[in-house]
Amino acid sequence: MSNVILEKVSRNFGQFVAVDGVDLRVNEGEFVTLLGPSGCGKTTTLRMVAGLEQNTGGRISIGNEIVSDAARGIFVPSERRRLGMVFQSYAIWPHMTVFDNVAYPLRVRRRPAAEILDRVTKALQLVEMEGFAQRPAPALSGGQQQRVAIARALVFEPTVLLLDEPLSNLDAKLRLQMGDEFRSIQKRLGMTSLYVTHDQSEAMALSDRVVVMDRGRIQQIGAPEDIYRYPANRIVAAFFGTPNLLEASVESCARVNERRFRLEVVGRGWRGPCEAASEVQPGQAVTVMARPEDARLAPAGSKAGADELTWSGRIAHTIFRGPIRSIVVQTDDGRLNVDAPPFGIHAVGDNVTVVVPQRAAWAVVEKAERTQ
Ligand SMILES: Nc1ncnc2c1ncn2[C@@H]1O[C@H](COP(=O)(O)OP(=O)(O)OP(=O)(O)O)[C@@H](O)[C@H]1O
Repeated sequence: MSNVILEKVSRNFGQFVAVDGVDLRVNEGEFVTLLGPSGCGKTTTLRMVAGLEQNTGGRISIGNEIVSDAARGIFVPSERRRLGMVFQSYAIWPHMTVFDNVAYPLRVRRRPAAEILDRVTKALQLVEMEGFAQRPAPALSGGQQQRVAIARALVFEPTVLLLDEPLSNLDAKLRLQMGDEFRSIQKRLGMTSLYVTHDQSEAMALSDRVVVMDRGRIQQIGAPEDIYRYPANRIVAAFFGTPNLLEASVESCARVNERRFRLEVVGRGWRGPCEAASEVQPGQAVTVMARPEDARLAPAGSKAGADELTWSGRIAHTIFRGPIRSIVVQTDDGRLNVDAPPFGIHAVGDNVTVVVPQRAAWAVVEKAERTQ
């Protein structure tokens, strides 16, 4: 097993910069996900690690070997990088059995029959498909076919596994199940994995760390919980879920501990405390993020506690979503989304107070900045 290191990696297509100076280190055994909107450069980044695309700037190392260095003209071809790859179209050959599908890369390389039998059996055991070895590939469910594709990627015992939207052809339920299964295989084998998806919940559920990309650049790298709770900028905040994003101006700023600052901010028709990652000067513009699940409704006219933000408003509409009811409250500063219990007491037209605790209100500096 190995690590993967990208240093100032770029890829231009003519004048267009698809990937712009990406610095990333995937540690041995780590599961790292590249996440971002369509066209942000995730796949191009993965393909450069795979050796299917050549970087026009920077350097890529796998293990301790430099596999591509634009400045020095080094480029190790894909087949010599000892990578396993699983792609969106998992390309199971329909005219072959499960065994023959997994054996194919070994047969092409003319490995001895005994070795093929041994390796294929082990790979199928890893994905719990050994009982299906003689089954024709088309007689498998989508999830089973995906497991065969993973077994085929593992048959060479790759140092690193690269996956590009491998679950996107599956239905929602199977996606969840396969994601969990895949994560447990990855953990059991301690495989260094670089995964690409545009699905935020998949990224959060699977990854040790998530890399949020936008327009070819890394916006933030961190554990899923940190990225969700403490986004580095507005782009990252807006990418996860449907947060309330409120513009405000800073009145004061005090350090809470080595990682947090407490701000007093003022917005349009509201004021109060929130937290931030860095010191912000009085008068500076910030965006305050408050997630719907951190907001609650209190009776109209409720006073704010010392560590709370409040907004007065009227319920504009509600949407029943099963486990929660989404409530949209019209305030002087626009509409706020609140997640309420599904069978609560609130109705359209009620006057209410929206309450968000200080620790759940997170301020980012207004201008979207690059943090890594
Ligand atoms: N061969 C190419 N020639 C020109 N432009 C390209 C080429 N390959 C990719 N691009 C452009 O580079 C940008 C990044 O593409 P990439 O496939 O990496 O995005 P992505 O984040 O993986 O998107 P998606 O989720 O839609 O697959 C896009 O604007 C794309 O159009």
